[in-house]
Amino acid sequence: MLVFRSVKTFNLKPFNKDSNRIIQFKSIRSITHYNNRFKKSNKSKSTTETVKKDKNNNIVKDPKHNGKILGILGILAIGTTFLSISYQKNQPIPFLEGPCLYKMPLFNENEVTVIFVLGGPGVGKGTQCAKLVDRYGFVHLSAGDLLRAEQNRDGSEFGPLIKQCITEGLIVPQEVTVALLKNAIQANLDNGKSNFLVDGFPRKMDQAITFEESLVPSKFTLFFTCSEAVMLERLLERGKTSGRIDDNIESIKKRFKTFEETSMPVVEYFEKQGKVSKVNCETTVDEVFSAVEAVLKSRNITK
Ligand SMILES: Nc1ncnc2c1ncn2[C@@H]1O[C@H](COP(=O)(O)OP(=O)(O)O)[C@@H](O)[C@H]1O
Ligand SMILES: O=c1ccn([C@@H]2O[C@H](COP(=O)(O)OP(=O)(O)O)[C@@H](O)[C@H]2O)c(=O)[nH]1
Repeated sequence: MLVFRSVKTFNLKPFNKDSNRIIQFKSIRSITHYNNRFKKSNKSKSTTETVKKDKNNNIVKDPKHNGKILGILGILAIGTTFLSISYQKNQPIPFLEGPCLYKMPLFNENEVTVIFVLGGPGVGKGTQCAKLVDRYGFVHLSAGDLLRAEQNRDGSEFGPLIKQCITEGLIVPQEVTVALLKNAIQANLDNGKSNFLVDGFPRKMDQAITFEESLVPSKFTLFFTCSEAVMLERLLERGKTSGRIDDNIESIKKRFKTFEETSMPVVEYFEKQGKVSKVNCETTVDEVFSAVEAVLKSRNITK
């Protein structure tokens, strides 16, 4: 079960209604903690409090006592702040079937081969991955397919979020996608399969860094290129039968924008590390595949 921890702050008046101070709490827990402590200290105080009166018999507050209250409030405020900070530094997000973010890569890069397959929407990533599976026995992990399956899974709490992101051409929060990929990689490793084409991922810098730091570094990125005009034509054609909610002109335009603005920086990031091989996809499927095979050889993935 995934829990998104909200990092909201709550600006509330404390339990002491006389106070005009606003205290910023980092969590509901720290509010409750604060209020309970305050109730207790108020209760014990009332049994020992002596009412002071001035010459005209008006009740006056004991300045010493006010000082004490302020002192207690100060200590409580500092205490709850430390508590809430340490609470938020706890282990990150338990996810789907277990923890997803690790300090060290979970998988050994000498035992697990991951090739990222990137390129604009409709460029032909899925088509080429299917051929690589047939020819070389890779495991094809399409991030989009994993997200669509999670969206349609009965009881998924992320279904509506995923659907909205896909329709709007936006990137689903990395925690969801990285966890789905982690689970899929683990399941395949358990079945003795360790060569993966991770298709349509990473599409955003945070995903690239989290995946490589917490799961396994990629060997390289197979980057497919094509003009937008050709991709549009292919997507509209695919949309006639794909049943996908995003193969329509409105969503396609948004996907192109996200690709340029959010995903291209990922390609540039890997390119600086010498980890990108480009293949033009405007030729036939078989011609593209020949170029892909040549890349795999040159990268020593196949012989
Ligand atoms: N080289 C190609 N020439 C013509 N059509 C292609 C080519 N590659 C893929 N297609 C078609 O274009 C559409 C999009 O391809 P797909 O592999 O689903 O793209 P992606 O996974 O990048 O979104 C599909 O209908 C596919 O059959
Ligand atoms: O890592 C990913 C991969 C995909 N998506 C979403 O899934 C959609 C479809 O992606 P897919 O790779 O299936 O299709 P493509 O756009 O490449 O044709 C994208 O537009 C995103 O909304 C995402 O959020 N994160």
